[in-house]
Amino acid sequence: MTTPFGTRLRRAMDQHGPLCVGIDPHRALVEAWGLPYDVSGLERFALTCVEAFAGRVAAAKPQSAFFEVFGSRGVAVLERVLAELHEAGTLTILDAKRGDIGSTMAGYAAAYLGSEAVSPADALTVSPFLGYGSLRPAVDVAAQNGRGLFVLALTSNPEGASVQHAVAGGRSVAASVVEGATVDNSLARERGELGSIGLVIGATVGDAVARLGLDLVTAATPVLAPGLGAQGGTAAALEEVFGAARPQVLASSSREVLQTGPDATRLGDAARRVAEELRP
Ligand SMILES: O=c1ccn([C@@H]2O[C@H](COP(=O)(O)O)[C@@H](O)[C@H]2O)c(=O)[nH]1
Repeated sequence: MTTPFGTRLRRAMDQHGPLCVGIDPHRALVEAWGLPYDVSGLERFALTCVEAFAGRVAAAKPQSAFFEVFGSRGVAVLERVLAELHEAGTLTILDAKRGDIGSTMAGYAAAYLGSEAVSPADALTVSPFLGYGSLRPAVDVAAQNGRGLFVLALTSNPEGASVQHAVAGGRSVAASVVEGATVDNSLARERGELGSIGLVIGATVGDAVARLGLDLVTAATPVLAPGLGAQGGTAAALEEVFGAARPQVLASSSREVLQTGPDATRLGDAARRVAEELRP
C-alpha cells in the first residue's frame, strides 16, 4: 500500500526541517541571475533550483504560473522539475490553486494526482471557494494514490480576509474549510498521524487563527504557511500565528531563498539555513 502523503510529509519535515522552498521564476529573479527571460533561462533557473534543493529540503513548491507564462514549453520544464525532484526523493507541492465544480475538479485531480498523471505532484494547492464539497474528487484521488492537497483557508495576502473571515451560517468561511479538512483527516488522526488534506494559512495572518477559533491540532492537518521573507513573515511570527499547531506547519519561502542564487551551492546552503532556523 502507498504511504499516505501526510505520513511522508511528517518524515520529511523531521529529517530536513519544516521548510518548503518555492520555485518561482519571476522575471526579475531570472534576470538577476544573469539569465535571459525566455524558455532557456526558465529551464536553467528551474534546474539550478532542483540541483540546489533536491535531497536537502522537506519539499519544493513550483509555482505553476511562472512556467505557464511560456506556454507548452514552459509546462514541459515544469514537468521535468517535478519528475527530477521526485526522482531525488524530495516532496513536490504544485502551487496551481485549482478549483472548479466537482466534475471538472475530477479532471484536475486526474491531471496532477491521478495514477496515470503525466506529471504528478505529491500534493496540489486547491481553492475551496466553490464550496469545500466541490473538492471531493481531488480528496478521493489523492487518498487513492498516497498524495495530498493543500486547501486555501487563510491566505497570506491582505485581500483574503474579506472573503475568508466572512461569516455564513454562524461560522467564518475559513472555519468551514478547516472543518472539511478535519473530517477528511479523521482516519489519520485516529492513527495519531498527520493527515493528507492540508491547509494553506499564511505566516502573515497575525492572530486570525486564534480569533476565528480554528482548532488545527484537532484537525490533524498539515499547514502550508507561505509569506516568509518577502511578504514579511518571520520564524518568530510562526509561533504567534500557530501556537500549539506549530509542529504541523511547513513554512514556505520563495523569493527570500531564490535571491541568493544563481550559485546552486549558495542557494542550497541558504535553504538549509532557513530550514534549521524554522525547527520548532
Ligand atoms: O496564501 C498564499 C498562497 C500561496 N502563495 C504562494 O507562495 C509563494 C510566495 O512567494 P514569496 O516569494 O515567498 O512571497 C508564491 O508562489 C505565492 O503564489 C502565497 O504567497 N500566499
